[in-house]
Amino acid sequence: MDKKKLVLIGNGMAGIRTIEEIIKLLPDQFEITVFGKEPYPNYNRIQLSKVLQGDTELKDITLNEWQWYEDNDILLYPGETVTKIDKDQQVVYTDKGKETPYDYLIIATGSNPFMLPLLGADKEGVTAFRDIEDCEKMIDASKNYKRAAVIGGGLLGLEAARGLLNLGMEVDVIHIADYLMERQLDQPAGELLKKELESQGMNFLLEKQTAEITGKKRVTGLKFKDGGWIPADLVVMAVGIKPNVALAQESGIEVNRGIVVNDHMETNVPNIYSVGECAEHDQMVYGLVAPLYEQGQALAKHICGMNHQGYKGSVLSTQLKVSGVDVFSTGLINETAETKSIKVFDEWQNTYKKILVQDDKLKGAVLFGNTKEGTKLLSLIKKGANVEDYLESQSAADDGESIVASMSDDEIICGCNGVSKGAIVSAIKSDGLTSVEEVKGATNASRSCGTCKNLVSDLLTDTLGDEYEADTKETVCACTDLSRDEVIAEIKEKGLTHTKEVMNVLEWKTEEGCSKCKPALNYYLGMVYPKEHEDERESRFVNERLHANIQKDGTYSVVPRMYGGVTNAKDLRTIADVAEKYDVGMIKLTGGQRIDLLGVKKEDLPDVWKDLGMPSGYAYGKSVRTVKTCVGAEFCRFGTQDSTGMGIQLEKKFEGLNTPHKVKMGVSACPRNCAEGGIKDVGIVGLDGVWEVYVGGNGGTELRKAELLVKVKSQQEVLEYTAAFLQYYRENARYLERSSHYLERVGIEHVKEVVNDDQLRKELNVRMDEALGVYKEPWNEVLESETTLKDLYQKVTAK
Ligand SMILES: Cc1cc2nc3c(=O)[nH]c(=O)nc-3n(C[C@H](O)[C@H](O)[C@H](O)COP(=O)(O)OP(=O)(O)OC[C@H]3O[C@@H](n4cnc5c(N)ncnc54)[C@H](O)[C@@H]3O)c2cc1C
Ligand SMILES: NC(=O)c1ccc[n+]([C@@H]2O[C@H](COP(=O)([O-])OP(=O)(O)OC[C@H]3O[C@@H](n4cnc5c(N)ncnc54)[C@H](O)[C@@H]3O)[C@@H](O)[C@H]2O)c1
Ligand code: SF4
Ligand code: FES
Repeated sequence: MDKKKLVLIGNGMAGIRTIEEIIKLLPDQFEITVFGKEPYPNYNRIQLSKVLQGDTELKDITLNEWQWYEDNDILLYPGETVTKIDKDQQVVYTDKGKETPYDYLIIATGSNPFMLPLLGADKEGVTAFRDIEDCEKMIDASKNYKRAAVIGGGLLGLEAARGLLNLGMEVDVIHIADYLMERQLDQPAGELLKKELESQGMNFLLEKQTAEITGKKRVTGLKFKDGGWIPADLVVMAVGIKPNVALAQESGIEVNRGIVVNDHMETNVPNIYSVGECAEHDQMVYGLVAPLYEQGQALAKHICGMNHQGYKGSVLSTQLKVSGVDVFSTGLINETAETKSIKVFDEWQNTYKKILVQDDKLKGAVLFGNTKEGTKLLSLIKKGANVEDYLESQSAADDGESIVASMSDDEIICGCNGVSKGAIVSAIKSDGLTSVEEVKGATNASRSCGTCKNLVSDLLTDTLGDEYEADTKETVCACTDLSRDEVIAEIKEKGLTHTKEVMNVLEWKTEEGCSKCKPALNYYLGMVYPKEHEDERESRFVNERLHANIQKDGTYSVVPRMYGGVTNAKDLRTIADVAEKYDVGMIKLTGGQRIDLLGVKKEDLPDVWKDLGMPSGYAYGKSVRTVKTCVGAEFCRFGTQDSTGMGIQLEKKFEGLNTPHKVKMGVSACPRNCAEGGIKDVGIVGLDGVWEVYVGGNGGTELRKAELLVKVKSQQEVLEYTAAFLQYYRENARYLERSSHYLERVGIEHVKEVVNDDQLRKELNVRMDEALGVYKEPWNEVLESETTLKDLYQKVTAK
């Protein structure tokens, strides 16, 4: 029997998944030809975000290798575009002059990114984020340019912004709505997300509409409708997508927003089908793979002549792929007159959960901070479960039962690929699978966005028990399989002294490292070899590179050192003169009792420092910041000790000390604790004849009360114990681990044991003195270097 000719236009995720399903159902029944505009085999578009973020490489995102096409007798024409469909003759034509007849034609041309028709949108440096070329363009730009602007605060824009930060760029995200991801989240979740991403270094301009892209040949910035302007060397447009329907429309196929199809993915023209982002089913056009794969499955069954009810539409769920951010939504996201909601906002843990219920049925959910329940909720909503089913599954989880254990066999573990718990468990048992990779190969679970990997891992544990050893080691970042401790041990053993050397010798997976490992390695090297290691400015975060804090509008803030929060008339006069001379936007007193000059232009920074003539207050660094003091015994009637003098001594001693994360201190002269030592990394409280030293407090998003380390008698001992604690923290915490998190992990008793041991305390003090011995005042250092002034601040000499 002659094989039927099956032609696929579009070598992308939806089209090729359909072919895979067809081959599974009826191998060798079709003569398959695939045309793909892009010159690659089918690749995982979803993982482009991970490539940009440095978590994976382009070579690792191929879904179907060239060999797969050969093995399945598929004729692939990569880099070839179909330009015309003759629906009467059943022939397609390409831009390379090829004519190919078909019995069945599948159009899976996907989408085009929506490019805002702005003046200047054709300039060099303006790009979308859709394919490998766009990804490469951004990576190249990051090597030569510093400032990126991403237009669009949706899933794509935020994933792009995270990637550009990882590539060392400063990133502004310009968003039209009043909160992020407004199409996928409700306002509280959108606002929590903004806070979290800001803490990762992203800068947001909300409710902003871009009017023009400025520059001559290459982009120099963005002008807004409200008259504002920001500088940018790279502009990424991520404002949504448009189904790619031109070919179908020109060939006389019915098109609305997408190519109109019925439940069997048939267009209005016989033998022509459409799947993927270009197809419109029941007035819906989808932009996520899970529904597209469901469409592919339905179409495959139809083409193979299997009995099937067809495609009936999908319940969507989304998850942002940015490390350190857990956010999930599915179904309805905003309340209506008919819905009731279950809401939990845990300010302590910074988690938020909202579940929407209508007529007792679960209709939607938004999760922030902890998304473990996401898959379960999606599954229940898809099933049309009622709220009691959900509450029951919750109490099972509260009883310690793992989420996967409480799921029924038909519940979906991998939303992207529609793989159920039952299918995975049966594959684990029948094929003897023992790793997430093997489950992926056998079932497709975790093959797309990868967010279900943890659930697959939990299922392996649940099914295999002790036979399955999950890889729980926390690596420095995705560039290496080594943990922090292993890297430090290697640095010591092999005498490594430069980040590049560490990456080379320890076989880093990326040539340049990423924004996670570069500053971490620079810190570890400085901690291990304080004298020998030369600080690598290029490995530091932008604020530390520039010795000032970047603000929302691209200006900087300057905080001069003011030991113990004490100043004098002369310094205040100087500060006032500088503020006037450089037109400082705002003068603000900080929570740490310092004066903050906000709104300084980058190019003015060196002149501002020179005119101030004061040391840097280090308000931007992963280092000892401020020591807040109360007025103490000299003036306060409750005061028992000289808290101000103690604070000044502490600040002078530890000034500029590099630490895993910022370190704040407070010294009070009685238990009323006006300097708030209870929420500082180091808090000192003076009592009659005694000083109490508290450690590990935090007053930020994760409020934590400091714990008592020791009671001592003299100021000298306060300095000695504080030094021992800080040095131990420096040597043992992970980079970017606050002292509060560190203590949470190791426990106060362990740290007490160490610093109360006379010998160990002495040794820690010796190493601390070594580290303090290399301190150089950074503002002066910059002023003395013509090259730094020129490279970083575009200044030839300070006035
Ligand atoms: C950076 C990024 C991250 C994403 N992350 C996620 C995620 O986490 N989860 C999720 O569910 N979705 C995600 N998506 C969306 C997901 O990638 C898409 O929904 C999916 O790729 C669409 O598949 P498709 O086959 O319809 O289109 P595509 O994958 O775009 O494939 C269409 C192909 O057809 C080709 N083509 C077009 N016209 C012609 C023609 N005339 N002749 C020949 N070839 C043609 C195109 O060049 C393209 O290669 C992400 C998208 C991007 C860009
Ligand atoms: N993790 C994921 O699931 C993931 C990741 C990336 C992309 N995607 C998919 O890729 C597609 C494209 O993503 P997207 O984020 O571009 O689409 P989107 O529609 O989800 O978001 C676009 C955002 O841009 C904003 N916007 C629109 N016009 C604007 C303007 N003029 N200025 C500033 N902001 C503007 C919108 O308010 C919206 O929030 C979507 O289908 C998305 O689902 C998914
Ligand atoms: S902490 Fe005590 S001593 Fe210090 S200012 Fe407050 S009340 Fe006075
Ligand atoms: S949920 Fe995306 S790969 Fe499984």
